[in-house]
Amino acid sequence: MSYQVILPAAGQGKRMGAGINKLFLELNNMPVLIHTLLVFDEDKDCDGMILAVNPEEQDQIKSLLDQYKINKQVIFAQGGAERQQSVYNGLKAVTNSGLVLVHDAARPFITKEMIKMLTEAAERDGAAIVAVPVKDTVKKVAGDHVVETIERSSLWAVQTPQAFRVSVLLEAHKKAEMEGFLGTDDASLVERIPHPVAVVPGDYNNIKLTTQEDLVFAEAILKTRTKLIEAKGTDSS
Ligand SMILES: Nc1ccn([C@@H]2O[C@H](COP(=O)(O)OP(=O)(O)OP(=O)(O)O)[C@@H](O)[C@H]2O)c(=O)n1
Ligand SMILES: C[C@](O)(CO)[C@H](O)COP(=O)(O)O
Repeated sequence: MSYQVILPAAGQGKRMGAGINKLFLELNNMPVLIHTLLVFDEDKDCDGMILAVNPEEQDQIKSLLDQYKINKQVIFAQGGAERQQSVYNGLKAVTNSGLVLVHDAARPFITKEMIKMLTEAAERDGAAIVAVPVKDTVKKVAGDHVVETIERSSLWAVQTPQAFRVSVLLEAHKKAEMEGFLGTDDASLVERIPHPVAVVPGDYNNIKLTTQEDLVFAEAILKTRTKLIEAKGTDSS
């Protein structure tokens, strides 16, 4: 099913500590932002992208879109002080009435297969997210002592993209704004409507570039993918 995608891209990258918006950092000689946009640019179901940006970075981003020949329509929205506000500003620029995806511009390893599974679930249920089961033992800590160990079997680490019927996400953001609720993802706003949210399997490689060590993982993921593509190319069977 076709969709528009909102990409919050207006962060500061404070935890990355690179002194610039981390989306301009390069992986394999190409900015992180372009790695992410290319996946949507090449997805036939994507009707267009809405980029929430820092106004002072908009011209630099426009030049990158030209340089890397991004073909699909890109609409710019103004970034907000928090990610949630950036998404809400993007949502106000949506022109479709069907499905909208929200995807962190800082997650460059999303795949078309994952998007497909997600949009099918969102079409069916109105809201869907990708997530992976938590692998670590998780404990609640107060100060420097353990309060309790949380039962792990029902814990999932949530990623983006997240997909919603446009009307559902609009209702969720309006309610959150009215009630002063700030969540760390969009599904948490939808849960508060309340509205059910389906979960589809994500990928442990779908990392968000947050801190310096993530760049090392990112280079390794890229290398592995390149090797896999090369191996497929030389496979004569
Ligand atoms: N006010 C904000 C904050 C974040 N984002 C975007 O939301 C995504 C996830 O945010 P995060 O990883 O927290 O990015 P930063 O805010 O850049 O990082 P930090 O919190 O370390 O400053 C990123 O694509 C980021 O550009 C945004 O559009 N507007
Ligand atoms: C939306 C998100 O990607 C879910 O994991 C994440 O919450 C975004 O940013 P955060 O500031 O690192 O929580």
